[in-house]
Amino acid sequence: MWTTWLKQAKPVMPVIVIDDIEYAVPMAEALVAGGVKFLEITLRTPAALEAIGLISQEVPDAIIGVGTVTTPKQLHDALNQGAEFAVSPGFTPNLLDAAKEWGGAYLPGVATPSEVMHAREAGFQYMKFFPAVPSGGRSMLKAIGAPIPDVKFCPTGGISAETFHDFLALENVFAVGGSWLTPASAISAQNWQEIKDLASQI
Ligand SMILES: O=C(O)C(=O)C[C@H](O)[C@H](O)COP(=O)(O)O
Repeated sequence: MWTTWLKQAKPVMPVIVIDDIEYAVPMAEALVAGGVKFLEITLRTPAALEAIGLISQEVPDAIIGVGTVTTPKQLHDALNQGAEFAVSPGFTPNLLDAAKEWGGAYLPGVATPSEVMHAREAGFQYMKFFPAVPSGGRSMLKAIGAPIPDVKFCPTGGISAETFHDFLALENVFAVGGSWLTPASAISAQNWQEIKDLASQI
């Protein structure tokens, strides 16, 4: 799935917090207009599930995903709203089972070699490396890539407009994630042009 999507989308996953449902569609349209199609809506706010549903109906070019998935129920609720991919900050055996049963694009969160091996053993080859910078950043990813070259990561956590290129340059990085593309100040000011411009710079 990721390979197909990456042919048509910039390898960047904005991590989005929606406080006001009114902002969901214009913000998604701004990102997509800037060429950023992966949208990870975090389940951190009450509006998140409704936002996933709205964007999946009204912004057809978006590849809509759900983030902050910590339970199987959250995964199922988001899939019912139309989420096409799902991301977790970590993983549990129950979550891995639920994601496998679904069979779609799921990124378990990992930060250590043992977690990578555990998730790979469960059948996952694409993972979120979180929290990327506090967990060792690029040097940690390079170190993991030596003994485990077949796993690809989306590092997230502490990545910025200044550093994302350096992460993307690593062989075992397929995309990068972060909140820098959707600053809270731009969203609350409804400054969609700023968000489109940030996305266009990728
Ligand atoms: O909510 C989730 O599911 C998370 O796992 C955490 C987010 O991915 C990071 O908090 C983003 O990090 P920043 O780009 O440093 O803001």
